[in-house]
Amino acid sequence: MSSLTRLLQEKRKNEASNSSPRTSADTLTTTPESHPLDAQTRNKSSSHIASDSNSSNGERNRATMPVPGSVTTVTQIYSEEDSSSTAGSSLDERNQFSSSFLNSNFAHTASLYGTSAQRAAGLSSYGGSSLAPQNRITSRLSATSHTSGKVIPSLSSSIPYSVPNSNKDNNSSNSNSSSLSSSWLETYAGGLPSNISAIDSNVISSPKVDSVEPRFIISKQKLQKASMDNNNNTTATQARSISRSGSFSSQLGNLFFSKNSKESSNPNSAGMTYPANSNGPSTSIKNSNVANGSTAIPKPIRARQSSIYSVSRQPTGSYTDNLYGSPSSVHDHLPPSQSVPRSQHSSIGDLKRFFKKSSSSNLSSNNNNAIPNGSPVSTGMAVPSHSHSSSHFAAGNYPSSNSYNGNGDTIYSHAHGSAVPFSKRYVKTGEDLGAGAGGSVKLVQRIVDNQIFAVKEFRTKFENESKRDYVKKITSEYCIGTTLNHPNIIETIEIVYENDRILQVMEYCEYDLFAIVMSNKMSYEEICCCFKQILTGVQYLHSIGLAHRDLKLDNCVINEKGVVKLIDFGAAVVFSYPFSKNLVEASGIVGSDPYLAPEVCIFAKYDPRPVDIWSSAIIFACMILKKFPWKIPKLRDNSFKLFCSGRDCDSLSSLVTRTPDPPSYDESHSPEKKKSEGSSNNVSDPNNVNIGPQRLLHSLPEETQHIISRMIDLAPACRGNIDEIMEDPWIRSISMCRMVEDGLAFKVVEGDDHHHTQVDQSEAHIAGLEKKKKKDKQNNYQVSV
Ligand SMILES: Nc1ncnc2c1ncn2[C@@H]1O[C@H](COP(=O)(O)OP(=O)(O)OP(=O)(O)O)[C@@H](O)[C@H]1O
Repeated sequence: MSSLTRLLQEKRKNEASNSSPRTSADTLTTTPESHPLDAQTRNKSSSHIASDSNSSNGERNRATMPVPGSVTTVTQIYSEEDSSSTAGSSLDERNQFSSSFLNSNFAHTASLYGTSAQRAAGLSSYGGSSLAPQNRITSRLSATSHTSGKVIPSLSSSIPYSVPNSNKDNNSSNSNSSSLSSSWLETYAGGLPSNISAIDSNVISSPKVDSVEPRFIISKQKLQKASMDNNNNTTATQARSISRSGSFSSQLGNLFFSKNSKESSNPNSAGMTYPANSNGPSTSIKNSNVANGSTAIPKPIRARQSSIYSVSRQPTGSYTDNLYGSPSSVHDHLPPSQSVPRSQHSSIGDLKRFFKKSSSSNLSSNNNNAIPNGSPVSTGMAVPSHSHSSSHFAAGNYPSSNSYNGNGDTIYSHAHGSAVPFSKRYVKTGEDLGAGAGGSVKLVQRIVDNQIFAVKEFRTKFENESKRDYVKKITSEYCIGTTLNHPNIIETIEIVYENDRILQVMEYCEYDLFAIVMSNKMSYEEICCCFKQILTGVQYLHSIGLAHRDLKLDNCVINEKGVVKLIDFGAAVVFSYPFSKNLVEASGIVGSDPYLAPEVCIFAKYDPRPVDIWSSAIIFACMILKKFPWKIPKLRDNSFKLFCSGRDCDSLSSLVTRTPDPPSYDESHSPEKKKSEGSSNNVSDPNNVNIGPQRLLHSLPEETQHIISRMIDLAPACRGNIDEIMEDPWIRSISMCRMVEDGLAFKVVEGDDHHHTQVDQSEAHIAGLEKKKKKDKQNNYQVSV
């Protein structure tokens, strides 16, 4: 029996015998006399809790790992730590995170991040009034916590999900979930909201392998040879074996590592010193720009962690120095002590299926015309064939793609002249744009036409990280990056492997949305425009079966024409494969704390789409409020606890596993009622704006409240899906800047009620903000001394 099931059974037992006292730790509400919200919002979760026989016995990615063998599900409900939070903070009390809260958070971080802890130790007063870009503890979580063989539930074993193109009549019968879903359907037939249908099955991610046996290692030359000899019968067997054993990851892995090992004795291939832009321990500073008493958004402590992202922004080594002739020094590897947890997300197996393996002709050297639309041709993969996405992918915006070319450096490209080495085609220019756990991003200029691009250099492999894991992480990110094609998604121009570095050349956007928000100059209409553009990008992603999972201000960039683009697909996952109605649940606590959806912290597996929806709503709230509503969606966070309070549920898990109410005739949403409900000053009144969803909603413009409340529904099954959100009257009414086709090119049609804020380039990117902050800090120090 899963913890969740046990929890809910206990809850029912408690409800049956009123005499049994409730433990304080089990209680969400801050006042014992809390009134139920209303009769309609009853908790039906218990009626839909499945036996967890369908839940995987897999590992659990979990933030709170220090206790070996601990049950990692819904622990926050019972945790001492959670219950120790004091009630009473409000959104305006953002600076008042208790020291125990900060300590507990630090402990959490320290236990997770290894070396990140040192950085975390430097964080002070996370909670609110400071702009602290370097507070980005950038470890991406997907650390796998072993759970002593205890069954860990997936959210779908408790609630039903919808999947893209799913239809309620079409349920497979291949899993326990199906039977759960059917009974659920029978119960609520006809009364289902549009975003709910039965889940067909859980697809468990591919098994993990710690290392690659030498016999599976295929050199790059071998791969090329196999490609060229593809039509030759004598090498057919070899080619087949390559495509069989050579998943995308292993092919690329072999490419990287055969080259790596070959060049290890070559002094020219040594990595170079990375510019010292690391984010040292920091204290928060006050952002003087923030008006009206509102405070700046502190940079979040990063929650995600995976092999590629498992440490914070550690300088690794710079391709730029290497490529542009700076003196060399090698420090490709992190300290041996650096632990590299394994990740379960973005498995290459998943990606392979997603990109739908194409015919072996993709391995042919003459494949420029074979694969349309910028698919990673050298990988033997084709673009996904989701019906929704066909228009995007069929658009054929990419002129051509190069496979491994003569010099073997360009892995993927639709840039002209990519046969010439990267270092001869681009020159570094300007300041660094940013550095994260996944790598560092620099500005380069293409020599041939002086066009500016952003280049992400992926981090090098950690010493104790398996090649397979490393390659898996890298490939998943750029696989996705090279496949996406939408105005609100950053465009990948090419992927290059050179001097032991993997470089992703992207279109450059002049500003980080974070920086624009922090300028405090955005108009409301401009915020709405950015929000709608983000949603448009999310809609595209979801339509093709991908979820981003790390949506946040920092992962949105904006160009000078006001077009917002989503970046950083290092945490993205496939949730649906072409022509499949199965939902592939995601796993792991992946994302950044303040933007995390609550279910991510509770369940081993979850539908990643509502997670994106939640994060998008938090982005909107941040843009409006210039601060985070809470630090982390756990009950130990007082602000979040208050947000969860005042509902007719006594545990967070019950709230998160709620399913939508069937439509009710007498359900009243009349504005009058809402108004009278909202005006309560009674702390035990669930309509009090200091607790419950109103706590956040009341500080947002009225017209936004309905859809934002749908987006931050604690229960993912009740959360609005992206299509519903786009249909919201307020969202529809937003005048959004957008790209439209203009002959062969695109032009931007600006929204008619706003202009997009521009800031000085020195503060346009997070790296610039960090630099400025450091400088300010030094100045302050000098003044005080
Ligand atoms: N195409 C781009 N145009 C402009 N700036 C960019 C671009 N891509 C990335 N950046 C800048 O570089 C920063 C880091 O990029 P990215 O998030 O992809 O790296 P990361 O290593 O995955 O970081 P993190 O660990 O924060 O996820 C961004 O926050 C942004 O400031």
